[in-house]
Amino acid sequence: MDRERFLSPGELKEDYIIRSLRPGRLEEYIGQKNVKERLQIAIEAAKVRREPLDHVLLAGPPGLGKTTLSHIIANEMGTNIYITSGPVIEKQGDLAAILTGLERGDVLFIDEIHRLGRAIEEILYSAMEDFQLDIMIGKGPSARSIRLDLNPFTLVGATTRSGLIGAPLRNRFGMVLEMEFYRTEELEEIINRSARLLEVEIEAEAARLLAMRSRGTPRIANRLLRRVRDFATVDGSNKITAGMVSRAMKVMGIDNEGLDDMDRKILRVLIENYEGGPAGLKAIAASVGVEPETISEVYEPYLLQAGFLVRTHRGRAITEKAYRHLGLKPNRPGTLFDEM
Ligand SMILES: Nc1ncnc2c1ncn2[C@@H]1O[C@H](COP(=O)(O)OP(=O)(O)OP(=O)(O)O)[C@@H](O)[C@H]1O
Repeated sequence: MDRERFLSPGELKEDYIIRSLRPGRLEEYIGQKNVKERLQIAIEAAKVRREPLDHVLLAGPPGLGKTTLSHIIANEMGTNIYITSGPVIEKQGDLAAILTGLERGDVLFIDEIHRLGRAIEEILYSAMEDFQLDIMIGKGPSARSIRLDLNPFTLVGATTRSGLIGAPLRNRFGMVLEMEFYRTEELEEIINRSARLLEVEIEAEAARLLAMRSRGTPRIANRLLRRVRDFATVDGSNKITAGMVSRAMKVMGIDNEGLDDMDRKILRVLIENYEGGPAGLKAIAASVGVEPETISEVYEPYLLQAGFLVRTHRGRAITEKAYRHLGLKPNRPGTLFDEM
C-alpha cells in the first residue's frame, strides 16, 4: 500500500507528533456526536455498576480517531490500555499471553480486527463472552484443551468497515459504533485546537481553508497544519495565514477539494479510458498503476463520500461534480447519469 502518500489517511512516519495532539477526555473529542453520546452513557453506567465497559467495535475509515477514542475510553474508565492489531497476533499463544496479562477492567485495543486469523478469532469468542480462554496444548493424540479464567476486560476493536467482520464476532460486541467523516466546521475546531497545542497562531480563514482540504479526516487536517506551519516558520512568522495555506497547497499539488495528483489521475483515467465508467476496480487500478486494495481502502472512500465517484453494480463511475472539478464536460451526457 502507498504508505507514504501525504494525503493517505493511513499513518505515516511523521504522524508520531500528531499522536501527541490526541484529546484525553471524551468532552475534548470533537464531532462524532452519536458515537460520543452512546459511549458517554455506557461509560457512566459501567462506572456506577463498577463493571468493565461492554466490548466496543469502532468502524470507519483510517485516521478518523478510532485509536484516539480507545485511549479516551481507558482514560475515562481509569484503566490501562493494551494496543495490538489483527495482523500482529499470529499464534493462539500470542493472544493468550495478552489476555492472561489483563487486569480487571483493562482495555484491549485490537486495530484492524478484521485481519485476525480464523483460529485466533475463535478463541476471542469465549474470552469476550465468558472471560474464559480455551486453548489447545500439545499436538496429535496427546493434545488437550485447557480452560483459563480471565479478568473481565473490555475489548475495543477497530475496523475500516464493519461489513468485514463476521456475525459471530460482531454479535459479541455490546456496541457497534460507526464513525463518519468529519464536517468542515468540526475539522476547523480540531485544527484550531491543534494549533493552540503546537503554539502557533492561525487566521480563521486559514483554518477554514485547511479544513476544506482535509478530506473529512482529522489525521490529514493535523498533518496539513504541520506542513503549513513549516511555511510560516520559513517566513519567520508564528502566524499561519490564508496566503500561506494556498501557497503550501499549491506546492503539494492539493486542490481546493483536498484532492491530490493521484485522486485526479483516477478520475481522469475513468474519463479518458472508460468514458466516465462504470469500470471495475481492477481495471482502474491497473490503469493508474496501484493495487486494487489501495484504491478501495485509501483513495476511493473519500472520492465516494465527496461525490466525485459513485459505485454502481457494474463498477465505479465518475459524477458530474468530478467533470466540473476537472474543468471538463461530461462526454456522454444523458447516458451515464441516467443509469444511476
Ligand atoms: N474527534 C477529535 N477531536 C479532536 N481531535 C481529534 C479527533 N480525532 C482525531 N483527533 C486528532 O487527530 C489526530 C490524528 O488522529 P490519529 O492519527 O490519532 O487518529 P487515530 O485515532 O489513530 O485514527 P484511526 O485509529 O481511526 O486510524 C489526533 O492526534 C488528534 O489530535
